[in-house]
Amino acid sequence: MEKTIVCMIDVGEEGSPLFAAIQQKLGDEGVVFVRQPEGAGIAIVVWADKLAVETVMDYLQPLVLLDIKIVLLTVNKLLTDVVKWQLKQAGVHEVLEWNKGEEVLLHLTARLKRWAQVEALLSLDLVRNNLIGESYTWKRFLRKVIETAFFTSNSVLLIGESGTGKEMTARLIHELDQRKEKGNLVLMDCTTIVPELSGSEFYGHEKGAFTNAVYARDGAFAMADSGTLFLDELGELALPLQAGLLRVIQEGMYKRVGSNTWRKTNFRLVCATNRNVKEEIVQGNFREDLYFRVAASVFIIPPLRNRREDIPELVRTFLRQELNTIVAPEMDGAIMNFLVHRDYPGNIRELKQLVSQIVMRYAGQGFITMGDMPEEECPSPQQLQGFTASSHNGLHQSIRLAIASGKDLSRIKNEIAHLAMEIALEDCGGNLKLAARKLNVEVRTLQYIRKKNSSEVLNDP
Ligand SMILES: Nc1ncnc2c1ncn2[C@@H]1O[C@H](COP(=O)(O)OP(=O)(O)OP(=O)(O)O)[C@@H](O)[C@H]1O
Repeated sequence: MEKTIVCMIDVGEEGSPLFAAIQQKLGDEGVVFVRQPEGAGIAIVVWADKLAVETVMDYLQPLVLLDIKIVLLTVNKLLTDVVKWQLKQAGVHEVLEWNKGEEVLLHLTARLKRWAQVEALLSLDLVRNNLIGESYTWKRFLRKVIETAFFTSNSVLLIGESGTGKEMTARLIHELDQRKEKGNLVLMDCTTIVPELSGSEFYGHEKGAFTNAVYARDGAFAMADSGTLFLDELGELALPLQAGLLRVIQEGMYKRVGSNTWRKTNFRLVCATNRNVKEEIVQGNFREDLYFRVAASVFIIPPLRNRREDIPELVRTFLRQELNTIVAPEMDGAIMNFLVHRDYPGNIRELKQLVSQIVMRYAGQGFITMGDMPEEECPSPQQLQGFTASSHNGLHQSIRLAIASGKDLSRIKNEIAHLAMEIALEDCGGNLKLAARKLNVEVRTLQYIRKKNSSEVLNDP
């Protein structure tokens, strides 16, 4: 079972009896403690009785910036409803009153376990190798999707622009679905459904039900039974079909075209759209009652422009896929910089196509250079200016966050060095010699880092 790792922080006096009591209880439940919140991703913040809420909020801000999950534990008598909502708005995930009895401990340990499970799922090869991205925005989206897919059988509505990965996300939801004897994933694109054939497509038909119905045939509702039905471009579904779909979802029963026999079906519905469905409801193009059925969980899939920091890894992944190699060839920095800053109206699909065009020109050896770029892919003078201005923004931002969270210069230097080593190792497919050569360091330095990283979480008291 996943180990629950947390960082406990006391915002009151050091070593308060409350802090010690909570730590003792959680320790008994098998929770492991580390010193730095980034190492755990979860901080349990113990709020001493006398501290003002503003002081606590100031204290929490760096943790929020670092995307740390925060549980605030308190016996504070000032904890009014208003304060609880303020804390939630400020980014606190959980506010618990320790003096409310045993229930609180049970609730807290269950919550911690759930988070640990979601983190473990997030690091599965199934997720990491298919839905590439390590950015805050992307992982935040994935965590929500994973939690719904794994722990519920809710219907899901994925809203996002073209090429952002809606179909891939639907596939992941199906893979993570925990139903026993799970059925198939059935994909239907609502833009390609011909009205005259739609009945058969969804419900199936009996032999002789209409001209050309030479054989009886199952439709999507039957094929998705005990599995998942993915309806792509849901916004395009005609109103009569919306009514039919609603009935099947509500009753779990349908009839094949040309049959009087009711058949049962039970599937998880995942829908995707790039339209504003709520607006479509107002316009009378989409049924509100259907919306509430298909949208038990709604997730907005981020466009690529909101997670540009994922572009280098996406590029390397597509290069490896296209070239069928373990390690992607190095790329001229100017090209990668251009790829990171270019516009992608077609999102990841467009990036993938561009990489494919680069690979077509690549002669198969050495760096990817300017010669491999398609001629029409040339940045305008304005774009060039933008590149220079923003090329260090990501690093600036990270360092700002590190300073905000109280790290000193030597710690920041260390972390940047560690990160560079981790990235080099990752880029070289874990090959120590290659990574060491790239960074001009000894192999044993990388070996040390690797060992330290794997034992840090367990040993840090
Ligand atoms: N996170 C990701 N990691 C790797 N590849 C991805 C990711 N997201 C999408 N892709 C790739 O981008 C392409 C488009 O993905 P997908 O078909 O899932 O997008 P979509 O949002 O369903 O598109 P559309 O709106 O056009 O139906 C696919 O080739 C897919 O492999």
